[in-house]
Amino acid sequence: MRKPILSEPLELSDLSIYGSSEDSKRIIGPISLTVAQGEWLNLVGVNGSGKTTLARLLAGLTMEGAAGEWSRGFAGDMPSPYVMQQPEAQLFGETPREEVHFALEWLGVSAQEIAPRADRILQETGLLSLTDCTWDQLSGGQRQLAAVAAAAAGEAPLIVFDEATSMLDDRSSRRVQQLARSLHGKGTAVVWVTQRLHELEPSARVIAMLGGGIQYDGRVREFLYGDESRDPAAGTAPCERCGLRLPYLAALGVELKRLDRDESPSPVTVDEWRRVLNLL
Ligand SMILES: Nc1ncnc2c1ncn2[C@@H]1O[C@H](COP(=O)(O)OP(=O)(O)OP(=O)(O)O)[C@@H](O)[C@H]1O
Repeated sequence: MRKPILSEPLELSDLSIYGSSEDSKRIIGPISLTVAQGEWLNLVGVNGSGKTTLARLLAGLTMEGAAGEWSRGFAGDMPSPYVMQQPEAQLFGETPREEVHFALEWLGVSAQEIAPRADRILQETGLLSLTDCTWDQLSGGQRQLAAVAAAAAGEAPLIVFDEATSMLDDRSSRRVQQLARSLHGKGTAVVWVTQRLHELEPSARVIAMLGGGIQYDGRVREFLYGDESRDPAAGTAPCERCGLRLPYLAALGVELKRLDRDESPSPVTVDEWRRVLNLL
């Protein structure tokens, strides 16, 4: 692999991943895509569509069975932090403090820097008062926040969240998403894997996987509502073609269009929804 050049995108070119079984079945691919420095990428798809395989590839964790070309660009040669569905699967320490300390030690941060850096990240994640609690004293959401804190501690240029909220209640889910947004606001590229379309970052790009390939790569509005310059009766929206159900709000947007209650582009952002709801 080439030496990373900081502003270069992460690039996959005709990349496929083959399984290790005797028939060497192709799991995903061939896939070509680029992720820019600081980008937020929503990655969606039904069960078994290949999201996790692609997400692990983007994180630099899966290269076994890979054929094709890739360059990690701004993300560098080190694997990127990867937050999984179940925090228990990725926690090494006994407490949030230990977890973040381990992450920083592993990255080679000097001993005198570790404690202040760990305290800062634990403060940001809201875990400072729980920092010495053992996992059995914490909720699933708090354990997931500890996993996010450890992932964020190294200030990596890219973090992958693989269905990181799917086991959490709404409050914890929102907290994890807020933390991801805050990291993104500081320049970290985020790959946000989800099957919950209400979690899509509305102004970001979305890639939808189906059968191991990219079925859609574009903006959220077109993904949910289809190409609005065409006759709405022309066909289903890309998200439905990928086997995913429209989230409640988008279904409401479709209904408002059908009733001619809204002339402007179908709403996806908070401000657009405010405008539409004020019109009703
Ligand atoms: N190492 C492997 N060898 C063979 N098949 C695999 C391997 N890893 C994954 N698969 C298969 O490849 C397909 C894609 O799996 P992947 O986990 O990437 O999908 P996913 O969209 O993340 O699904 P889920 O949402 O259920 O986690 C699945 O059918 C899976 O069973």
